[in-house]
Order: sequence, then structure tokens, then C-alpha cells
Amino acid sequence: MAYQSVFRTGLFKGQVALVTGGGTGIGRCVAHELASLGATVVVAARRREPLEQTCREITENGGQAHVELVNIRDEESVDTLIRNVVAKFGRLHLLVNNAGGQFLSPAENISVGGFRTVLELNAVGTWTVCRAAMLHWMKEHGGIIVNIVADYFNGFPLMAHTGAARAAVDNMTKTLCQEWGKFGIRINSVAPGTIISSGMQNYPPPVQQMITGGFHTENPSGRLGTEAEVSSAVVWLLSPGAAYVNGACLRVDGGSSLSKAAMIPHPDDIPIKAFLGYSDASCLGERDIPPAFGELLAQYAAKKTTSKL
Ligand SMILES: CCCCCCCCC/C=C/C(=O)SCCNC(=O)CCNC(=O)[C@H](O)C(C)(C)COP(=O)(O)OP(=O)(O)OC[C@H]1O[C@@H](n2cnc3c(N)ncnc32)[C@H](O)[C@@H]1OP(=O)(O)O
Ligand SMILES: NC(=O)C1=CN([C@@H]2O[C@H](COP(=O)(O)OP(=O)(O)OC[C@H]3O[C@@H](n4cnc5c(N)ncnc54)[C@H](OP(=O)(O)O)[C@@H]3O)[C@@H](O)[C@H]2O)C=CC1
Repeated sequence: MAYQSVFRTGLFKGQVALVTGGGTGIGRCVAHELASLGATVVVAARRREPLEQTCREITENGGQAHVELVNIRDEESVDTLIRNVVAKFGRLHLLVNNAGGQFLSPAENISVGGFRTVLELNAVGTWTVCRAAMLHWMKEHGGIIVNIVADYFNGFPLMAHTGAARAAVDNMTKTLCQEWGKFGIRINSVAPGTIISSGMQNYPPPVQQMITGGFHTENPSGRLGTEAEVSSAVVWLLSPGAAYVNGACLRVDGGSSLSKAAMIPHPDDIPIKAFLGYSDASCLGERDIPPAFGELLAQYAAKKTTSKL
């Protein structure tokens, strides 16, 4: 028998897929991929114009797409969205919770309101959509969900609010996998690194310059990621080929989550003074430490520190 890829033509034929934030960036790319593989795609967000544009593109390519407006921070709006999809199409097989975002800020400058906003958008918003999809369709018929999170592992410098929110979504995903498996619901998350997408417009020019200037090479792959690279992971998780993948978080980050400390440059003064022993004589590299490392220790001992402890 001839070999067939899991991504064969018409893989999602007859299935209905909902992509939140599907008018722009990663969501738009996911919508294109799913439509090209036969799904009827519903793209949903707050602004009509980008959604309609994505819809037009998909239709011109021979796919099927529809627009729904939603604010995922509003429970009633989400409820209406899911009810509309089920009423119009009679089913909802695939859900991609992609809508979300945040702003870049040192943690000490994030107001309580700002932190709450980002948690509500990403964590509560994603939960609200999952819950409504489960109640109005998937509890009875099953379904597959992918939640987009971010490279929050080991903390998220300059994005403390989104780090907390995405960790919450990842953990919620693991819980729902265990609670909702009995309904035939499979749920995973995808954690993109820094991706070249419309999302970059949300950051002021100096930040964009920082990213394109040097930051973009500071990961094991030496570059940023693409929307298509995130989308192909999402599509795979939605596909039958991933039928035994449940509760996972798939990192699509070129390895950046393994080396994120480089994001925050260190000042000349060391912020946290090294402990070199209670006696001045101890640990200064005179005995069993190679000389170059001993010099480093001596530098640490001599360095000024901003620590007040
Ligand atoms: C080295 C480089 C590494 C760079 C490393 C780069 C890694 C990139 C990884 C991730 C990339 C992406 O996700 S790209 C995708 C980005 N896309 C998005 O973010 C789209 C969605 N974003 C949004 O809608 C907004 O950003 C968001 C703030 C979340 C919601 O907007 P709202 O209009 O609802 O909120 P507002 O009413 O304006 O504000 C609510 C509160 O938040 C505060 N707030 C809002 N913007 C603020 C800001 N810029 N700075 C401080 N505080 C802010 C306000 O003061 C309010 O606080 P109070 O007055 O106190 O209540
Ligand atoms: N690009 C990157 O480097 C990374 C992106 N991500 C995440 O991937 C997802 C897609 O980002 P990306 O495509 O890059 O950026 P975009 O800013 O283009 O995408 C965000 C999408 O979410 C929608 N959205 C925002 N708030 C709401 C809301 N309250 N209700 C409904 N829809 C909403 C927006 O549409 P509208 O404004 O019309 O509502 C928009 O389509 C986001 O969750 C983002 O945080 C994660 C890691 C890295």
C-alpha cells in the first residue's frame, strides 16, 4: 500500500474548527492550514475587519471560513460564540485557543490592574472558551483542543503577568486532560518562542529594534520562529496522528526556553553578592580551583554589590 502522511489532503474534511484570534498572525496561519486540509474554519476575535480579510483569503484559496465576533474576556460573548457555531454548523470538533497577549514591562512597573488584565485575558479567557465549548458540544460529542501559551518556563523576564497566566493555562490543560478524557476530549498546549508575527506590532519601536538587533540570535537555533512553524505543531496536535498525545505542552521555540537568561543584561555591579565563606581566607581559589576560576572568585569578592542585605 502506498505511504500516506498524517497530513494527507482532506484530513479535516467535514470537521468544524474554531480559531480564536484567527484574523491575525499565528491564528490566521492556523486557520489557513486547517482550511487547506478541509476543515470548515470559524475565525473569532473582537475586530471584524482582520477576520473578514482572513476569511476572504481562505475562500479565494478554495477553503471554507466564517467570521464570528467575540471578546474572550466576556463570558456572555463567549457563550454566544459557541452557541452560534453549534447552531450554524451543527458541530464543533476542533478548538484552538490562540487569542491573547500582553505588554512588555519590568515587573515593578506592572500595576495590579495591568496584571489582572493579562491574567483575565489569557488564563480566564482561555478557560471561559474551553468551558463553553465543553458544555455546549464537546461533553456530549468529544473534541480536540489546543491552547497557545508562551515560553513561560523558568519564569518570563519582562512579562511576569503573562508568565503567570500561561503557566496557569498549561496547568489547566493538564487538569482538563485528566478530567475530560472521559468525554472524548483531547487537550494539549503549544508554547511558541519569539515568533515573527503581527503580534510584534504591539511592541514599541525600541523593543522591536532590540529583538531584530541582537536578541533574535540568542537562542540555540540562532533565529526567531515563524507562524508556519507554530501552526504545523498545532495542526499535528489536532490530527489523528497525535491521538495518544494528551495533556502535553509542545515547545516550538528553537530551544530558547533552555537559554532565556540572556534576555536580561547584567549590570556591572552584581545584584546578589556571592557567599565565599565566613572566613576571608576560605574559597579564594588558592588550592584546588583552576587559576582562571580562582580569579573569577576574587573578582566576585571584590565587586561592588547593589544588595542591601
Ligand atoms: C529584550 C526583549 C525581549 C522581547 C521578548 C519578546 C517575546 C515575545 C513573546 C510574546 C509575544 C506575543 O505574545 S505577541 C502577541 C501580542 N498581542 C497582543 O498582546 C494582543 C492583545 N493585547 C492587548 O489587548 C493589550 O496589550 C492588553 C493590555 C493585554 C489588553 O488591552 P486593554 O485595552 O484591555 O487594556 P488597557 O485598558 O489598555 O489596560 C489595562 C491595564 O493594563 C495596563 N497597561 C496596558 N498596557 C500597558 C503597558 N504597555 N505598560 C504598562 N501598563 C500597561 C494599563 O495601565 C491598565 O492598568 P490599570 O490602569 O492599572 O488598570
Ligand atoms: N508572536 C509571538 O512571538 C508569540 C505569540 N504568542 C501568543 O500567540 C497568540 C497569537 O499571537 P500573535 O499572532 O503573535 O499576535 P496577535 O496580536 O496578532 O494575535 C492576538 C490575537 O488575539 C485576539 N484577541 C486579543 N484579545 C482578545 C479578546 N479579548 N477577545 C478575542 N480575541 C482577542 C486579537 O484580535 P482582536 O484584537 O481583533 O480581538 C488577535 O487576533 C497570542 O496568544 C500570543 O500572546 C505566544 C508566544 C510568542
